Amino acid sequence: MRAARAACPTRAVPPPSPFVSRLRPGLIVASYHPVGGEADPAALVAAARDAGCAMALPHVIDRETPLRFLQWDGGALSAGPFGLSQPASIAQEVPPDIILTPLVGFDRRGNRLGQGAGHYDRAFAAYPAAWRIGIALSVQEVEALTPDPWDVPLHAVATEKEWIVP
Ligand SMILES: Nc1nc2c(c(=O)[nH]1)N(C=O)[C@@H](CNc1ccc(C(=O)N[C@@H](CCC(=O)O)C(=O)O)cc1)CN2
Ligand SMILES: Nc1ncnc2c1ncn2[C@@H]1O[C@H](COP(=O)(O)OP(=O)(O)OP(=O)(O)O)[C@@H](O)[C@H]1O
Repeated sequence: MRAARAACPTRAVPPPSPFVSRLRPGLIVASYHPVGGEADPAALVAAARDAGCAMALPHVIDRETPLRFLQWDGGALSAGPFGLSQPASIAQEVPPDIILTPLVGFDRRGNRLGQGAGHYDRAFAAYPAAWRIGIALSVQEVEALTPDPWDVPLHAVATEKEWIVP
């Protein structure tokens, strides 16, 4: 799935109208800085900023430690583990209302295959009221993923082609 993603010439995902219509000033939207051919959420970030939302990015230390969402004003990022770029660890931790979620694979039922460290499943459990939006390239769709007991499904998936609601 990582190879299929990296081979795809498209990267940008346009902001879907159901996403834009949900944005309100002061909402906290967690995004991510794409790596390794991941779908690029930049246009959704721009829409959220235009709507007056505050942005956050994930910060990780290692596979075991839960990720934290740290405030991000759009400024420079620091090098993190796994080749990630993330806010400095001293940035303020904020509770997200919307989580734009990277993924390796997804299905139409909202199941998500991630990097295998459980960072997002643990974050979804910590913020159960947040709106969980997968950001993907259409080549990342698979017929069906078999969820594990701890897997928390996505509310929707945005790709370069469509908005998928289970
Ligand atoms: N852009 C982005 N940021 C993100 C994630 C993500 O998937 N994408 N995460 C999602 O949870 C968290 C970081 N979690 C990660 C957990 C494990 C590995 C990892 O084990 N990578 C492997 C293989 C990398 C590769 O082959 O490309 C490694 O480094 O060995 C990477 C990220 C938070 N930030
Ligand atoms: N809510 C949770 N509390 C504690 N451990 C969890 C929780 N959710 C997942 N895990 C652990 O995380 C591990 C990896 O989960 P999984 O393979 O589903 O990760 P993933 O969703 O693919 O990865 P990621 O979210 O990092 O991109 C599992 O072994 C599981 O025990």
